[in-house]
Amino acid sequence: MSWQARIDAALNERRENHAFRTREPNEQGNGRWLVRGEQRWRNFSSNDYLGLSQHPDVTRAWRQGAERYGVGSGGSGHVTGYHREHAGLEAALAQWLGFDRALLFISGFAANQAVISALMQKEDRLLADRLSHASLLEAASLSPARLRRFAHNDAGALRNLLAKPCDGQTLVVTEGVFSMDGDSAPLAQLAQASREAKAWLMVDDAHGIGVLGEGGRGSCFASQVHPELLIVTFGKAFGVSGAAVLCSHSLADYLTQFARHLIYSTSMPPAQAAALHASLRVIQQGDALRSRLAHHITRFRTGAAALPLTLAESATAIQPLIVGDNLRTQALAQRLRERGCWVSAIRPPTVPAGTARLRITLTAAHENDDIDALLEALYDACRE
Ligand SMILES: Cc1ncc(COP(=O)(O)O)c(C=O)c1O
Repeated sequence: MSWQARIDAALNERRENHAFRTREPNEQGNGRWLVRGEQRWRNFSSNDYLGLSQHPDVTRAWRQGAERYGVGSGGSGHVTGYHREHAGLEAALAQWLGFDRALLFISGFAANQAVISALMQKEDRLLADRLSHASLLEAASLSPARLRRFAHNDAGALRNLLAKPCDGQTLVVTEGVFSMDGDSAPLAQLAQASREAKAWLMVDDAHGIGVLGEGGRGSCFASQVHPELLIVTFGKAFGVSGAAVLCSHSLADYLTQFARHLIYSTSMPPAQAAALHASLRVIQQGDALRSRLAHHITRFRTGAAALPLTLAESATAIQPLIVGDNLRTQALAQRLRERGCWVSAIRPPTVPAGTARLRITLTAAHENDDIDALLEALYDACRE
């Protein structure tokens, strides 16, 4: 098959499955409102859970950082791109989360790829929750190690896999809060099973950091679990972008030698690190924002209980409504837009076949009115 025929076949398959993706530019897409041209919608698709992307302390820190240091880092951290703003943020994150060290990456995707590819060897195995994020599963399948996926949030299934012999080392991988389901991993049980089998545990807490646990320290802190590797990302509750890997001194030294996404990539701008440090301070003092979010979650779940859709078992800002069929999910999302609410239709392959859903995200930037308007729009859209 020629290149063109191969590409055309893949595109046609997506179209036939009603899973063809497109992107539309916005004027504003992170906050309470999604603005596009003359139109605006109440935004229930943003991961900016605490509304920090527009917090004055954070935007000011970025602006002042850009004025002081310029807008780019100038290179990889291994050359001249490691600034005292990066070092200061790494130290603050490590202290806050109780790890020896933190290493900054330009994205969560890069951090997950880097860690897995630097650590895993041919004789090793990776045991990952079946619903782990694409960045984890892709890194795992690209690595020379054997990948086995265990049933979602099932510590018993993990134990069964751990009981099987392995010549090398085992890395257990899970998310703290699952990005498409909003449910939390049974971290204490997964950590115990891993410890007993002398496996290491890696937790990607992209959706838990900043929102869960005392002071927003995330899922692991809330479960009193200290994994060997904790990945936190900054595109969600931090309201910015980037990521950090939290680990021991020796593992940080190892990743500094072997994590290719760190070595061969331009580091984040120092101004961004300054903005992230400001965001961290807001998160540390952010109990009022977290309670506001918790209040919205309760209001939404109470109101949505009688909808003719399956409300996922989630206590977090991610509140999916499982629809099943791709076309129906898209039609519902469209009807919600016609009623002023922007909700994403998530379809396979992002989620398992037959579980297309409306992925609703609630944030501290919402008002009570927004939640009520969403509920009204959902009841209307389901009746149509
Ligand atoms: C669980 C999880 N891990 C990693 C990522 C990737 O992080 P980033 O957006 O910083 O690349 C995401 C989503 O963006 C995610 O949901």
